[in-house]
Formats: sequence, structure tokens, C-alpha cells
Amino acid sequence: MSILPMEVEDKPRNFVVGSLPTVMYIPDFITETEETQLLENVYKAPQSKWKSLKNRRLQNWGGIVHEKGLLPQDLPSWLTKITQRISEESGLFPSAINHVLINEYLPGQGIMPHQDGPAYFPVVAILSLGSPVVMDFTPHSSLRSCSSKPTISSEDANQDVGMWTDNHHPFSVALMPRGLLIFKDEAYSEYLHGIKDDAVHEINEEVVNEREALLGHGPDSGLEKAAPLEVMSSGDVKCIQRTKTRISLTCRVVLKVHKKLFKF
Ligand SMILES: O=C(O)CCC(=O)C(=O)O
Ligand SMILES: [Fe+2]
Repeated sequence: MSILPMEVEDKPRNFVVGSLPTVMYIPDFITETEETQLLENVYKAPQSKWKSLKNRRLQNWGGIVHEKGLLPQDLPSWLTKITQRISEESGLFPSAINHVLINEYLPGQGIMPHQDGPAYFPVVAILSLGSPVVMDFTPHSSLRSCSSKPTISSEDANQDVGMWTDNHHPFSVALMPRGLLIFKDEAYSEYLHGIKDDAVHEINEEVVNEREALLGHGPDSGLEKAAPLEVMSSGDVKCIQRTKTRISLTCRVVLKVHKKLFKF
């Protein structure tokens, strides 16, 4: 039985965005001060902690993830401070978050559409710091209702909801600084997620949290406040200009944990 008070248990449901009940977005999950502290800690890590990939850099915290489980390493306290809060406030994780991947994206860098690996419990919380981006969710190609690839443009394809089975359709989420995205279950396993490697991301009608993204975000944000600095409009189209580095903390649980290895 859950020991969480009602308002905590209800919290994730209040933050559902779009038509899938398994996608939640909490704007301003942390304060600007906490964002600065987290960024300081990320950049305080030794250079050797960074792993360079073709199109971004990352830090791996919590141990090595294998298909068969986690070879664990304790998370540092500056990370557990935030992972404990995510776990408590969401009430969605089966046990303490034990793995955090920190991705760094320069303007114009992204991540290919992918599904997170089978070693993870199917709930992921992504905290964003720095420049905003748009994350795109696309149903697995197996969920296309016609097996042959369409000859119409992708724009037309996205509008044609009949293209996908069981009401699956592509959607996007604007990931603003300090916001927390949580997705799980169906959104985790039936969709791919990715970030385009463009320096400008459009906030189009597929963005399910368009309203939050276009509002000022911050402790004193309100309807009347202007859109965040990074959001520009040209004509009717609103865009995110990626001018700074983005850091994201991808927080997950690996259920199967191997015994710690001891060095003698
Ligand atoms: O940086 C992000 O927001 C997404 C990262 C991600 O999808 C992953 O690490 O699996
Ligand atoms: Fe991912």
C-alpha cells in the first residue's frame, strides 16, 4: 500500500499532456538556483567522466548497464537529492532511481529516434537544464496500419491519423529548462523518442504542451508574461532558437542489480 499522501499520489495525473495518459510534463520542477547548482556539479565532474559520441557527450552515473542488469555504483549526493524528489513526488518508480544518464547537446545536436533498453523499468524521468528543445515521439513502424511505406510527404502522413493503428500518432513535447518530462508504459514501449539535430525547433500543433512552452516559465510566471526568451515567432510559426548548451538528466531504475564488485 502506498504511504504517499493523496496530493502527492495525484500529482502525476494532473500533469498529463496530450492524449496519452502515460506522458507527463511538470514545468519548473526545480528552481533556477537548483538548475545552476546541478550544472555546476555536472561540469565539476572529471574530464574522464565524459564519453564523447558522434553527436553529443554524456556522463553515466549509477554503474554499468548490461542487458542482464546493473553493475552498480553509488550515485553522488548531488544526484540523489534530485532523484529522491523525482521518485517521491511522482510516486511512479518501483524503487529508488539507481541510474542517471547526463546528456549534453550543443545547439544543433540531437539524439536519433530510439527506444530505451530492456534493462530499464519502463518509467523514465528527464530533467532539462539550459537551452530548450522539442522531443518527438513516433509510434513504432510496426504500428503503421499499412505495411508499405507511404509516398506522401511526412507532413501529410502525420496529419493522417488513419495511418497508425489503435489511435497511435506522432506527437512532440517541448522540454523547457527546469521542466520534468515523465513517460512510461505505452509511451515508453510503443513509441520511439528523439531530438532533431537542428538549431531551430518548431513549436507546431503536434507539441502537446505548447501552452506551457509559450508561457513565461519561472517562479513568477503567469499568463500575462511574455514567452520565454528562446521562443521566437516568425509569422504564425513559433520556434525555439537553440542558442545555448542543453543538459538533460535521464533518471531510471534498473531492477536487476548485481552485487557490488570489490577491489582488493
Ligand atoms: O536528452 C534527452 O532529453 C533524451 C535522452 C534520452 O532519450 C536517453 O538518454 O535515452
Ligand atoms: Fe531515451
